[in-house]
Amino acid sequence: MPTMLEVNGLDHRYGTGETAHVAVRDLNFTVEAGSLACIVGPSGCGKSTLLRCIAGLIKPSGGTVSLHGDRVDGVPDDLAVVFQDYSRSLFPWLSVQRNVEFPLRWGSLGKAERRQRAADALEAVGLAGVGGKFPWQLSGGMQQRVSIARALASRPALLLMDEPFASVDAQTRFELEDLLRRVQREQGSTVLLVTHDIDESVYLSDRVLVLSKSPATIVADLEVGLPEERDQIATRESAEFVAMRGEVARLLQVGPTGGAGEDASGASATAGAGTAEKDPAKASS
Ligand SMILES: Nc1ncnc2c1ncn2[C@@H]1O[C@H](COP(=O)(O)OP(=O)(O)OP(=O)(O)O)[C@@H](O)[C@H]1O
Repeated sequence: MPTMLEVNGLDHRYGTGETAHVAVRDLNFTVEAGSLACIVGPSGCGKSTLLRCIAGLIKPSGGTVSLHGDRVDGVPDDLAVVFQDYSRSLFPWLSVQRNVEFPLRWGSLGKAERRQRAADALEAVGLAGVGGKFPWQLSGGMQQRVSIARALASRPALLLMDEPFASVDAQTRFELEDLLRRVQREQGSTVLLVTHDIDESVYLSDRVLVLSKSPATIVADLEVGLPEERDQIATRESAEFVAMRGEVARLLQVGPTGGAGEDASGASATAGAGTAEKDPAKASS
Protein backbone atom coordinates (compact mmCIF):
# COMPACT_ATOMS: atom_id res chain seq x y z
CA MET A 1 0.00 0.00 0.00
CA PRO A 2 1.35 3.48 -0.83
CA THR A 3 1.96 5.96 1.97
CA MET A 4 -0.83 8.51 2.36
CA LEU A 5 0.49 10.47 5.34
CA GLU A 6 4.07 10.97 6.38
CA VAL A 7 5.01 12.80 9.58
CA ASN A 8 8.73 13.53 9.90
CA GLY A 9 10.48 14.90 12.98
CA LEU A 10 7.39 16.89 13.97
CA ASP A 11 7.87 19.29 16.87
CA HIS A 12 5.48 21.86 18.16
CA ARG A 13 5.88 24.32 20.97
CA TYR A 14 3.43 26.97 22.10
CA GLY A 15 4.98 30.30 23.02
CA THR A 16 8.65 31.28 23.04
CA GLY A 17 11.57 31.57 25.42
CA GLU A 18 11.45 30.24 28.96
CA THR A 19 7.68 30.06 29.07
CA ALA A 20 7.44 27.99 25.86
CA HIS A 21 5.49 24.77 26.20
CA VAL A 22 6.65 21.81 24.12
CA ALA A 23 3.46 19.96 23.11
CA VAL A 24 4.87 17.33 20.71
CA ARG A 25 8.46 16.28 20.16
CA ASP A 26 10.12 14.53 17.23
CA LEU A 27 7.11 12.54 16.00
CA ASN A 28 7.80 10.19 13.10
CA PHE A 29 5.24 7.89 11.52
CA THR A 30 3.41 7.07 8.31
CA VAL A 31 -0.16 6.00 7.54
CA GLU A 32 -0.76 3.76 4.54
CA ALA A 33 -3.49 4.51 2.01
CA GLY A 34 -6.71 2.65 2.78
CA SER A 35 -5.83 1.94 6.42
CA LEU A 36 -7.34 3.00 9.72
CA ALA A 37 -4.81 4.05 12.34
CA CYS A 38 -5.57 5.16 15.88
CA ILE A 39 -3.53 7.42 18.10
CA VAL A 40 -4.01 6.78 21.78
CA GLY A 41 -2.43 8.87 24.51
CA PRO A 42 -3.03 10.38 27.92
CA SER A 43 -5.09 13.52 28.36
CA GLY A 44 -3.16 16.66 27.49
CA CYS A 45 -0.27 14.81 25.83
CA GLY A 46 -0.57 16.71 22.56
CA LYS A 47 -2.95 14.64 20.41
CA SER A 48 -5.02 17.59 19.22
CA THR A 49 -1.85 19.58 18.55
CA LEU A 50 -0.63 16.74 16.34
CA LEU A 51 -3.95 16.64 14.44
CA ARG A 52 -3.93 20.42 14.00
CA CYS A 53 -0.42 20.25 12.53
CA ILE A 54 -1.46 17.44 10.16
CA ALA A 55 -4.57 19.41 9.13
CA GLY A 56 -2.44 22.46 8.36
CA LEU A 57 -4.34 24.49 10.96
CA ILE A 58 -1.13 25.31 12.81
CA LYS A 59 2.39 25.52 11.43
CA PRO A 60 4.64 23.13 13.35
CA SER A 61 7.73 24.55 15.04
CA GLY A 62 9.81 21.86 13.33
CA GLY A 63 9.56 18.87 11.03
CA THR A 64 7.26 18.19 8.12
CA VAL A 65 3.89 16.66 7.27
CA SER A 66 3.25 15.28 3.78
CA LEU A 67 -0.04 14.11 2.31
CA HIS A 68 0.32 11.77 -0.70
CA GLY A 69 3.83 13.15 -1.12
CA ASP A 70 2.87 16.85 -1.04
CA ARG A 71 4.17 18.91 1.85
CA VAL A 72 1.32 20.27 4.00
CA ASP A 73 1.58 24.04 4.22
CA GLY A 74 -1.94 25.25 4.95
CA VAL A 75 -5.18 23.27 5.02
CA PRO A 76 -5.13 20.70 2.17
CA ASP A 77 -8.22 20.60 -0.08
CA ASP A 78 -8.53 16.85 0.13
CA LEU A 79 -8.59 16.47 3.88
CA ALA A 80 -11.60 16.28 6.19
CA VAL A 81 -11.86 16.47 9.97
CA VAL A 82 -14.54 15.12 12.31
CA PHE A 83 -14.50 16.62 15.81
CA GLN A 84 -15.94 15.33 19.07
CA ASP A 85 -18.50 18.09 19.37
CA TYR A 86 -21.04 17.40 16.63
CA SER A 87 -23.44 20.01 18.01
CA ARG A 88 -20.97 22.77 17.20
CA SER A 89 -19.76 21.42 13.88
CA LEU A 90 -23.16 21.21 12.13
CA PHE A 91 -25.03 24.32 11.04
CA PRO A 92 -28.39 24.30 12.86
CA TRP A 93 -30.07 26.51 10.26
CA LEU A 94 -29.27 24.16 7.37
CA SER A 95 -31.02 20.87 6.66
CA VAL A 96 -29.04 17.66 7.04
CA GLN A 97 -28.76 17.37 3.25
CA ARG A 98 -27.43 20.93 2.98
CA ASN A 99 -25.00 20.40 5.84
CA VAL A 100 -23.50 17.45 4.00
CA GLU A 101 -23.41 19.33 0.69
CA PHE A 102 -21.87 22.43 2.25
CA PRO A 103 -18.11 21.68 1.84
CA LEU A 104 -18.71 20.48 -1.75
CA ARG A 105 -19.59 24.04 -2.81
CA TRP A 106 -15.89 24.88 -3.09
CA GLY A 107 -15.13 21.99 -5.43
CA SER A 108 -15.79 21.54 -9.12
CA LEU A 109 -19.04 19.56 -8.78
CA GLY A 110 -22.29 20.85 -10.25
CA LYS A 111 -25.43 21.21 -8.13
CA ALA A 112 -26.97 17.88 -9.15
CA GLU A 113 -23.71 16.01 -8.48
CA ARG A 114 -23.35 17.65 -5.06
CA ARG A 115 -26.87 16.61 -4.20
CA GLN A 116 -26.20 13.04 -5.29
CA ARG A 117 -22.88 12.86 -3.41
CA ALA A 118 -24.58 14.04 -0.21
CA ALA A 119 -27.44 11.58 -0.64
CA ASP A 120 -24.95 8.72 -1.20
CA ALA A 121 -22.94 9.72 1.88
CA LEU A 122 -26.08 9.87 4.01
CA GLU A 123 -27.12 6.45 2.74
CA ALA A 124 -23.65 5.04 3.59
CA VAL A 125 -24.08 6.11 7.22
CA GLY A 126 -27.63 4.76 7.42
CA LEU A 127 -29.39 8.13 7.22
CA ALA A 128 -31.14 7.92 3.86
CA GLY A 129 -34.46 9.72 4.22
CA VAL A 130 -33.47 12.24 6.90
CA GLY A 131 -31.87 14.80 4.56
CA GLY A 132 -34.82 17.17 4.94
CA LYS A 133 -34.58 17.33 8.73
CA PHE A 134 -32.51 19.79 10.74
CA PRO A 135 -29.61 18.63 12.96
CA TRP A 136 -31.47 19.59 16.13
CA GLN A 137 -34.26 17.18 15.21
CA LEU A 138 -31.81 14.24 15.42
CA SER A 139 -30.25 12.33 18.31
CA GLY A 140 -26.61 12.92 19.20
CA GLY A 141 -25.52 9.70 17.52
CA MET A 142 -27.42 10.62 14.35
CA GLN A 143 -25.83 14.09 14.34
CA GLN A 144 -22.39 12.52 14.54
CA ARG A 145 -23.34 10.26 11.61
CA VAL A 146 -24.19 13.43 9.67
CA SER A 147 -20.72 14.82 10.51
CA ILE A 148 -19.15 11.60 9.24
CA ALA A 149 -21.27 11.71 6.06
CA ARG A 150 -20.23 15.31 5.47
CA ALA A 151 -16.57 14.38 5.85
CA LEU A 152 -16.88 11.39 3.53
CA ALA A 153 -18.90 13.21 0.86
CA SER A 154 -15.84 15.11 -0.28
CA ARG A 155 -13.96 11.78 -0.67
CA PRO A 156 -10.94 13.07 1.27
CA ALA A 157 -7.47 11.62 0.82
CA LEU A 158 -7.29 11.58 4.61
CA LEU A 159 -10.02 11.68 7.23
CA LEU A 160 -8.85 12.97 10.62
CA MET A 161 -11.08 12.23 13.60
CA ASP A 162 -10.52 13.85 17.00
CA GLU A 163 -12.28 11.84 19.74
CA PRO A 164 -15.29 11.47 17.42
CA PHE A 165 -17.33 9.19 19.69
CA ALA A 166 -16.51 10.68 23.08
CA SER A 167 -19.78 12.58 23.40
CA VAL A 168 -22.25 9.75 22.80
CA ASP A 169 -23.54 6.99 25.06
CA ALA A 170 -21.82 3.60 25.17
CA GLN A 171 -24.31 1.76 22.93
CA THR A 172 -24.25 4.49 20.29
CA ARG A 173 -20.48 4.53 20.49
CA PHE A 174 -20.36 0.83 19.60
CA GLU A 175 -22.74 1.41 16.67
CA LEU A 176 -20.67 4.33 15.38
CA GLU A 177 -17.43 2.35 15.69
CA ASP A 178 -18.91 -0.45 13.58
CA LEU A 179 -20.31 2.06 11.12
CA LEU A 180 -16.91 3.72 10.73
CA ARG A 181 -15.12 0.42 10.13
CA ARG A 182 -17.72 -0.69 7.58
CA VAL A 183 -17.73 2.58 5.63
CA GLN A 184 -13.93 2.90 5.80
CA ARG A 185 -13.57 -0.61 4.37
CA GLU A 186 -16.26 -0.08 1.70
CA GLN A 187 -14.83 3.22 0.51
CA GLY A 188 -11.14 2.40 1.00
CA SER A 189 -10.72 5.61 3.00
CA THR A 190 -7.58 6.47 4.95
CA VAL A 191 -8.43 7.39 8.53
CA LEU A 192 -6.36 8.69 11.43
CA LEU A 193 -8.40 8.74 14.63
CA VAL A 194 -7.41 10.10 18.03
CA THR A 195 -8.91 8.57 21.13
CA HIS A 196 -8.36 8.29 24.90
CA ASP A 197 -10.04 4.91 24.85
CA ILE A 198 -7.63 1.97 24.67
CA ASP A 199 -10.35 -0.57 23.80
CA GLU A 200 -11.65 1.64 21.01
CA SER A 201 -8.16 2.08 19.55
CA VAL A 202 -7.61 -1.69 19.40
CA TYR A 203 -11.13 -2.57 18.19
CA LEU A 204 -11.18 -0.04 15.37
CA SER A 205 -7.78 -0.01 13.87
CA ASP A 206 -5.19 -1.67 11.70
CA ARG A 207 -2.50 0.09 13.73
CA VAL A 208 -2.27 1.75 17.12
CA LEU A 209 0.25 4.52 17.74
CA VAL A 210 0.80 4.94 21.48
CA LEU A 211 1.88 8.38 22.65
CA SER A 212 3.70 9.27 25.87
CA LYS A 213 2.66 11.93 28.34
CA SER A 214 3.38 15.54 27.33
CA PRO A 215 5.39 16.35 25.31
CA ALA A 216 4.07 13.58 23.11
CA THR A 217 6.55 11.16 21.61
CA ILE A 218 5.68 7.81 20.04
CA VAL A 219 6.32 5.00 22.50
CA ALA A 220 5.03 2.20 20.23
CA ASP A 221 3.61 1.55 16.80
CA LEU A 222 1.59 -1.66 17.04
CA GLU A 223 0.04 -3.60 14.21
CA VAL A 224 -3.39 -4.93 15.20
CA GLY A 225 -3.55 -8.56 14.18
CA LEU A 226 -7.28 -9.05 14.82
CA PRO A 227 -9.50 -10.58 12.10
CA GLU A 228 -11.02 -8.19 9.55
CA GLU A 229 -14.56 -9.03 10.68
CA ARG A 230 -14.99 -7.63 14.17
CA ASP A 231 -17.82 -7.95 16.61
CA GLN A 232 -18.38 -5.76 19.66
CA ILE A 233 -18.83 -8.74 21.98
CA ALA A 234 -16.87 -11.65 20.50
CA THR A 235 -13.84 -9.60 19.41
CA ARG A 236 -13.58 -7.79 22.73
CA GLU A 237 -13.69 -11.16 24.54
CA SER A 238 -11.01 -12.77 22.34
CA ALA A 239 -7.58 -13.57 23.77
CA GLU A 240 -5.83 -11.48 21.08
CA PHE A 241 -7.92 -8.42 21.91
CA VAL A 242 -7.41 -8.76 25.66
CA ALA A 243 -3.64 -9.23 25.22
CA MET A 244 -3.34 -6.23 22.92
CA ARG A 245 -5.44 -4.04 25.19
CA GLY A 246 -3.14 -5.00 28.09
CA GLU A 247 -0.07 -4.17 26.04
CA VAL A 248 -1.36 -0.72 25.10
CA ALA A 249 -2.37 -0.03 28.72
CA ARG A 250 1.08 -1.03 29.96
CA LEU A 251 2.79 1.14 27.35
CA LEU A 252 0.64 4.09 28.38
CA GLN A 253 1.46 3.60 32.04
CA VAL A 254 5.14 2.79 32.01
CA GLY A 255 6.47 3.19 28.47
CA PRO A 256 8.23 0.57 26.33
CA THR A 257 11.21 -0.11 28.55
CA GLY A 258 9.54 -0.19 31.93
CA GLY A 259 10.83 3.33 32.59
CA ALA A 260 8.73 6.48 32.84
CA GLY A 261 6.44 6.89 29.83
CA GLU A 262 7.24 10.59 29.51
CA ASP A 263 10.94 9.83 29.14
CA ALA A 264 10.47 7.19 26.49
CA SER A 265 11.92 8.31 23.20
CA GLY A 266 14.49 7.44 20.60
CA ALA A 267 16.12 4.04 20.34
CA SER A 268 14.30 2.13 23.04
CA ALA A 269 10.86 3.28 21.86
CA THR A 270 11.69 2.39 18.28
CA ALA A 271 12.98 -1.01 19.31
CA GLY A 272 9.71 -1.74 21.14
CA ALA A 273 7.71 -0.60 18.15
CA GLY A 274 9.73 -2.72 15.76
CA THR A 275 9.12 -5.89 17.74
CA ALA A 276 5.43 -5.20 17.97
CA GLU A 277 5.06 -4.45 14.30
CA LYS A 278 6.62 -7.75 13.29
CA ASP A 279 4.69 -9.87 15.74
CA PRO A 280 1.69 -8.34 17.55
CA ALA A 281 1.13 -11.50 19.59
CA LYS A 282 4.71 -11.34 20.82
CA ALA A 283 4.27 -7.69 21.67
CA SER A 284 1.29 -8.62 23.81
CA SER A 285 3.00 -11.33 25.78
N1 LIG B 1 -3.07 27.30 21.96
C1 LIG B 1 -2.32 26.82 22.96
N2 LIG B 1 -1.46 27.64 23.64
C2 LIG B 1 -0.68 27.16 24.63
N3 LIG B 1 -0.67 25.88 25.05
C3 LIG B 1 -1.50 25.03 24.42
C4 LIG B 1 -2.36 25.45 23.35
N4 LIG B 1 -3.08 24.37 22.91
C5 LIG B 1 -2.68 23.34 23.68
N5 LIG B 1 -1.75 23.72 24.58
C6 LIG B 1 -1.06 22.88 25.55
O1 LIG B 1 -0.37 21.85 24.84
C7 LIG B 1 -0.51 20.60 25.51
C8 LIG B 1 -1.14 19.59 24.57
O2 LIG B 1 -2.49 20.00 24.32
P1 LIG B 1 -3.44 19.17 23.35
O3 LIG B 1 -4.77 19.83 23.35
O4 LIG B 1 -2.76 18.99 22.05
O5 LIG B 1 -3.49 17.77 24.11
P2 LIG B 1 -4.53 16.55 23.96
O6 LIG B 1 -3.73 15.32 24.12
O7 LIG B 1 -5.32 16.70 22.72
O8 LIG B 1 -5.47 16.81 25.22
P3 LIG B 1 -6.90 16.14 25.55
O9 LIG B 1 -6.68 14.67 25.52
O10 LIG B 1 -7.18 16.63 26.94
O11 LIG B 1 -7.86 16.64 24.51
C9 LIG B 1 -1.34 20.86 26.76
O12 LIG B 1 -0.45 21.04 27.86
C10 LIG B 1 -2.05 22.16 26.45
O13 LIG B 1 -2.29 22.92 27.62
